[in-house]
Amino acid sequence: MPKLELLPAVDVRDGQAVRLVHGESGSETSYGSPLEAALAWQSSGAEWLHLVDLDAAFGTGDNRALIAEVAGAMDIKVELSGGIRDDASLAAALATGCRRVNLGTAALETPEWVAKVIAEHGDKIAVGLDVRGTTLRGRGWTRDGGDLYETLARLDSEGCARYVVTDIAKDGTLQGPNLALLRDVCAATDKPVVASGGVSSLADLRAISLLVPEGVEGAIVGKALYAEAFTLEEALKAVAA
Ligand SMILES: O=C(O)c1ccccc1NCC(=O)[C@H](O)[C@H](O)COP(=O)(O)O
Repeated sequence: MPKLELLPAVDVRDGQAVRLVHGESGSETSYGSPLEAALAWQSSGAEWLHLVDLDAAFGTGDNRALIAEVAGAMDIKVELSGGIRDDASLAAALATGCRRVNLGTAALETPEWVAKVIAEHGDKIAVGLDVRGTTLRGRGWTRDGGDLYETLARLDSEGCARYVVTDIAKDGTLQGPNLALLRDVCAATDKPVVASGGVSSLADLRAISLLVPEGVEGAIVGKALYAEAFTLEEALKAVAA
């Protein structure tokens, strides 16, 4: 059985690595330099970095130069998220050398454009399915954007390669992942799913690992690492077993 991939998160707001609660603007706790955080995860053995430009996601500016600097400094694979909604922002994201980008709002608001870039870029494009209940949220998770399963069926039919699934109610809360949601999404698609939001313990990671046969490929871990609930080395060991 393939092992669960772990993606430590670096979310950037106003030049700082931060954690939010429920993805809400204004709920930030700051953790200093994004580059230092990313290099720390890399030297701890990460194979992936989940890098988010929160200002671009919220429409409060962007951290494009810093994001490019961080992505450029990585020897590991980078998944880039936040505010990638048109040709210019997609080109800037891909120019960082990231392995893939994560589209959110665009999949809800400009589906034709998303279908076009999926056709052009294949598995360099993932779509973030960020939900409250089964309602998708866009614009930095601030606006409703349709039904999860209708959108998933549409994206599947367009050849979307992968989904990053976040239960917003869990994100940044250390309350554990929404395993039922992950199972339901895996049952609705043959494409790999990356779990995001709420991981609080090594037991949570082991529970997500049990969903690998159902289609979960990876797990994004943010707050738990910054809060030192466990180390990345411990997490990598836990999912390798
Ligand atoms: O990814 C986005 O585009 C985004 C937009 C608006 C608010 C938050 C956003 N992402 C947050 C993350 O991807 C978190 O890093 C991730 O869900 C980790 O959550 P946790 O382990 O609960 O800290």
